[in-house]
Amino acid sequence: MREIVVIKCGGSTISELSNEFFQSVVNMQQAGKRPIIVHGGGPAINEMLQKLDIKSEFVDGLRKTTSEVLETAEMVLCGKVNKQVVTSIQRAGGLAVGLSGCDGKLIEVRAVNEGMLGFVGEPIMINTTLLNSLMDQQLIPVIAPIGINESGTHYNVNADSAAGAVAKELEAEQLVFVTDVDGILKDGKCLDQVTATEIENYISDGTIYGGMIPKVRAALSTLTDTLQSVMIMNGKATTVGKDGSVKGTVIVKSKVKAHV
Ligand SMILES: Nc1ncnc2c1ncn2[C@@H]1O[C@H](COP(=O)(O)OP(=O)(O)O)[C@@H](O)[C@H]1O
Ligand SMILES: CC(=O)N[C@@H](CCC(=O)OP(=O)(O)O)C(=O)O
Repeated sequence: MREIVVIKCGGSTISELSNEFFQSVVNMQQAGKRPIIVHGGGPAINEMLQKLDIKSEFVDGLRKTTSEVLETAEMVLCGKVNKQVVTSIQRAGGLAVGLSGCDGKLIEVRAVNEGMLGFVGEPIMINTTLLNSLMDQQLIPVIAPIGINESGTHYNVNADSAAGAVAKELEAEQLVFVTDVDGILKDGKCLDQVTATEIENYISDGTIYGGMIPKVRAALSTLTDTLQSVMIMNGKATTVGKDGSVKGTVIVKSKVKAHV
């Protein structure tokens, strides 16, 4: 079984990702791995909501989603951002297929808390058969985080939690969050490695806040025997190397002892 690498590209950095970055994803595939991209698009959604004069707010990194906000988010994520990412991969010589979580019921969701957040969903099932069949054909899936429930209603899904669910259900060997900071910062310094306990403390004391919360929560819920660490890295400076040698913060269940 070839190694599956799930790469989450944050909306914070998507427009600044270099050709080199997309080239490294294509190289990774040519080297025998199976890359999948899950993308966000928070800033692009904000921009469009502003143009349309629609208000929205966030609760712990999740956007309250009315039907108007959902319609805008779906249009931006699936229509604009998804196709930008597909195009970038194809310019780098790969073949990409753009999908939302509604296509082929790729991401089945349930409402997180309809009363408080509206149409915000959390993934409960991933159509791994569909993803595997695309990857079997040397295609790189590019997933927009809009989900569907069992009765066919669409939901806005945080892209970090969508990426975490895809990585977990596919038993991926790597999950990488590409964002606009070097990793988890504490007192201005990037931490090399953090554990589950440290993360809970950093959320409580406010070191980790806002958009970093869904990322670390998704990372923690994804850690398994197959996927033993999750990486958060900056999309501006680095590329995802074939050998996985990139700088950032590594999230682990508990401290890994250094080899002597
Ligand atoms: N401890 C932390 N270290 C780094 N970034 C943090 C931390 N806590 C909160 N953040 C915020 O999280 C942001 C990244 O999340 P987000 O804006 O949702 O990006 P993305 O679009 O890549 O998912 C950073 O730009 C920063 O403002
Ligand atoms: C429910 C929820 O918050 N959905 C997100 C989906 C996009 C996203 O997650 O984008 P980033 O990766 O850029 O943050 C939103 O509406 O902004």
